[in-house]
Amino acid sequence: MNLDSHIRKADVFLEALPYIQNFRGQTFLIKVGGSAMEEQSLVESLLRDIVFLEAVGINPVLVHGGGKAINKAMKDAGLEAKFIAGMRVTDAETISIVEETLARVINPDLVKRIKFLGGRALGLAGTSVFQGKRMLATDPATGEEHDVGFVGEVVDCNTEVVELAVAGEVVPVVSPVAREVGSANTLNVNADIAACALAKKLKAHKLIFLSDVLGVMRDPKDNGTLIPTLNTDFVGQLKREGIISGGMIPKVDSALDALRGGVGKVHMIDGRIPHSVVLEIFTDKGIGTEIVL
Ligand SMILES: Nc1ncnc2c1ncn2[C@@H]1O[C@H](COP(=O)(O)OP(=O)(O)O)[C@@H](O)[C@H]1O
Ligand SMILES: CC(=O)N[C@@H](CCC(=O)OP(=O)(O)O)C(=O)O
Repeated sequence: MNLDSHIRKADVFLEALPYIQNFRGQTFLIKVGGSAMEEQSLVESLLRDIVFLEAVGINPVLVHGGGKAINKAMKDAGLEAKFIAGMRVTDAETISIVEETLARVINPDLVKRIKFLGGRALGLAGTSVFQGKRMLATDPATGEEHDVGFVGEVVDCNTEVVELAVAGEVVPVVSPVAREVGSANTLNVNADIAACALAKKLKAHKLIFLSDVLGVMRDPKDNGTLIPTLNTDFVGQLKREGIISGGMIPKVDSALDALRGGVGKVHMIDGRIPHSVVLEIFTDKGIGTEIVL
């Protein structure tokens, strides 16, 4: 046995102590995008981080996306996926594919895997948590508004079951759909918007978006320079210039909305880096892009 290497391991482990002491009892809303769920070993590393957080007394709440899996299911059904400003154009056929993919494939799979890792988890359909109303998608360059069908924004969240789960040391795993206020319709909600609404309602200490990029980039196509900190004015400028586009638009908008709504901190990190959540939470420097007001 090499005693030195064991002691080094213990040192590394104990570096987390002040963070654990600081964050115990606080809620961390983690949004995992479909683009960070492509590689199974990375999903496992993320879920292991989440089980670890729960085990040390931090309260992780997971909101998942599934855009890529929905694209595939649409393709299998002979439908073409179309997005405007990061929002899926969602007709009646599409919303049933969205619901089916989230409720039957992605959500139960995440719950099962958390349990397999020794954690406890509760899968929740967003329709039992989010109340929504229809929204239009706004083109960031022209300001033009587009009808995108059964797509909603969140007007309120029913957090009773989520809070009961958290109190019982169970990780809530929530899908991004809402019940339309005043009807029985299901609305498709961009998962960043759903995560933001829930983080605000739960007064989360931190909201973390995991995606398939290092953070917000100056030249995303080139995997160019990472922007470590981004504020409201800079977000506006980068959106107008088209540097922030597509799926990054609802992410930055939700990040700012969450901060205005009282969420303590918002970070965008790279789900392709194993254990990125633990690295972000238990190190001083953190990784990815921090959004500030
Ligand atoms: N400035 C930018 N920096 C980083 N990514 C960007 C930027 N502008 C657009 N994107 C795109 O946003 C994508 C992330 O959004 P999205 O595909 O919806 O992911 P998720 O499934 O995680 O929500 C990136 O893969 C990238 O293609
Ligand atoms: C309205 C809208 O766009 N809804 C999203 C919901 C899933 C999602 O947001 O998934 P990601 O986090 O993987 O992008 C969609 O249909 O793709």
